This record gives sequence, C-alpha cells and structure tokens, in this order.
Amino acid sequence: MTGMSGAAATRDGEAPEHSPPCSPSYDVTGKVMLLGDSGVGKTCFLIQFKDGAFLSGTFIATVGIDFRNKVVTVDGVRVKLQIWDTAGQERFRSVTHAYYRDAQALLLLYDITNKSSFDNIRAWLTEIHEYAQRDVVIMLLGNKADVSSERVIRSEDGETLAREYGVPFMETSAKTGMNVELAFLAIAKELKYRALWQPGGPHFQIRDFVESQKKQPSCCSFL
Ligand SMILES: Nc1nc2c(ncn2[C@@H]2O[C@H](COP(=O)(O)OP(=O)(O)OP(=O)(O)O)[C@@H](O)[C@H]2O)c(=O)[nH]1
Repeated sequence: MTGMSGAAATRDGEAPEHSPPCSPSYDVTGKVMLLGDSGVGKTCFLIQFKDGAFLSGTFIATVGIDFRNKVVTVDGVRVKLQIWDTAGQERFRSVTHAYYRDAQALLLLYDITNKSSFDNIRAWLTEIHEYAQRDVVIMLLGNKADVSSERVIRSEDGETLAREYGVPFMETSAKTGMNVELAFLAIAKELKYRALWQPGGPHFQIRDFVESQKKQPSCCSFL
C-alpha cells in the first residue's frame, strides 16, 4: 500500500545493488524480503519498523517491489538490512521471483483475521523453496494480532505450521508495533552470526531467541 509503489525505486539516497565509492561501510549487510498475500500488512510492517508509524486508511496495494534500508546494531556490530517490500497480488509474482535468489532472509506474513492468507502460506513456502537460496532464513509472522475480535486463525495453528517447516514464528501487529522490531532484530542477529561466527564462539539459535523474546497479544486466543 501507500506511496511506496513503483518497481525498485531508490530509497535513502542509496542504489539497491551498487554502493557509491564513498558510502559508509557496514560490518554485515543483508537483503530481507517481505512476502505474503495482498493486504496482510507487509508495507505497514516495514513502515512501522522504519519510521515507527502506522498508516491507516484506504488500502492501496503495492505495485511491483520497493525497498528501504535500516541499520540495526547487534552486540556492537552494525547490520545493514536492505528490506524489500513485495506486492502480494498474484499478477506481480513473476516480478518478485527475480528478487528471491539473493535474499538472505524472508519474512512471510499472513493475517490472523484472514483464513485464505494463512491457507496460502504452504504455497508461499513452495515458491520460496523453488526460487530462494536453500539456506535462506525464513520467519513466519501472523500479523494484525491487535484485531482480536476478528481473529480466525489461532496462535497455535501458526505455531504448528511453523514447527512443521522448522521456522520461527510469532504473532505481530504493524499497528501497535508488537514484535515488529523483534522480527528484524532476530534476522539481524542471525545474519551477523552467519557472517562473523568463528570456531569456539557462542552459538545463536534464532528460534530460541524468538521464543524467549516474543510478546503475546494482550488478549487470549479465541476459537
Ligand atoms: N489492525 C491492523 N491493520 C493492519 C495491520 N497491518 C496492516 N493493516 C491494514 O491492512 C491493510 C493492508 O496493509 P498493507 O501493509 O498495505 O498490506 P500489504 O501486505 O503490503 O498489501 P500488498 O501491497 O497488496 O501486498 C491496510 O488497510 C492496513 O492499514 C495490523 O497489524 N493491524
């Protein structure tokens, strides 16, 4: 949604693929993609993380793909995340496939108030296995957890699906910010760990980290 439409426009004064010669260097950089059906909240999720704001009002679907950069400091290491917001609509799928290959991490969202967005997660995972790198980090996120009165997907169902695929899971809200920063922090920690780990160094398990840090929606699950 929002004005972040258009194919691969530049953001924050930096081109996506090439850094200008005098650009600041980062300890670790990583490409993260937001995936999931149209309307699950990908653009809002990114804006909440980047700007700490929630854009309510008329929903305008993303056209193609767009990106924003954000630097996260993890244990003194600067991790630059280049976050790609993809269009969830089917007609843009061939455009977004081209971007999977060099992504290090994928945040796969469904909407807890929309059953088909949850049912389609298996199809998304099939696409991911077809187009993304084999060792890509995947996280499953049940978004819109603030709308408890319209919930149709139980938290346990998200947990079960995530366990089946061996990926971390949490419920989030792009509106309240619940677990939004945590999702990116967990990704940044994993990317830092993969890039800088040395024999004998401490191990990092992204699923354990997420489980120990995630917040639950304030009201209990329904159904
Ligand atoms: N209550 C609530 N509404 C949300 C949340 N996230 C997004 N929305 C609303 O859901 C609608 C769709 O959000 P978007 O972020 O545009 O969805 P998207 O996944 O980017 O959609 P596409 O660009 O078509 O792929 C908008 O009306 C948002 O205001 C959330 O966490 N809670």
